[in-house]
Amino acid sequence: MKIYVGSKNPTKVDSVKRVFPEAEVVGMEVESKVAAQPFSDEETLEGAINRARECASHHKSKLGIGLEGGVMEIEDDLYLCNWGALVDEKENVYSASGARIRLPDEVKAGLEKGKELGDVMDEYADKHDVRSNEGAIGIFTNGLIHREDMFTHVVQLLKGQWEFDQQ
Ligand SMILES: O=P(O)(O)OP(=O)(O)OP(=O)(O)OC[C@H]1O[C@@H](n2cnc3c(O)ncnc32)[C@H](O)[C@@H]1O
Ligand SMILES: [Mg+2]
Repeated sequence: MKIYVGSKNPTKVDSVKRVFPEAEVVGMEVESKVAAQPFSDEETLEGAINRARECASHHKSKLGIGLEGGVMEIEDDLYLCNWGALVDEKENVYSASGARIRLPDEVKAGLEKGKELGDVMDEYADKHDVRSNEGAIGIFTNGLIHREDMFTHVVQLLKGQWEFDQQ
């Protein structure tokens, strides 16, 4: 089985490999067709679905998976939010979201200036390419939950829903 994932970010591609160990998993650059930094659940989910649709329509793809990171507001607080979508060869769309944590005010201020979370996190943690490694969730959980673990849970939710419908 061949699965295309709409990203080359290793945290995303490797999470799909973990959940579908028997599949041939290929990461490809696709357009999310939303802002580089989504600012709501709706926009983040839309980005995930757009990525999954493009992957599913790719030649010889059985499943397309899109994973999108963003932030969303609850009252005055900003939360990390992540969404995933799986599109199969019949064009069925499955979706699921990931764990969310509140972001500190300093990070919120950086995002409100129009910066991307990945760049804000590199500055905040004084590290390079946090987005492709532990992620914001890894930094703020003291390394307990890495970005790949969080996406693994999302992909398990997608796979389980899709398998349920295959019975
Ligand atoms: O190559 P792609 O697949 O686009 O991977 P990405 O790291 O840019 O990830 P997203 O587009 O899904 O995320 C949207 C923005 O939020 C950032 N982001 C989301 N979650 C993050 C996290 O846990 N840690 C660091 N940056 C994160 C990311 O770097 C982008 O600026
Ligand atoms: Mg991106």
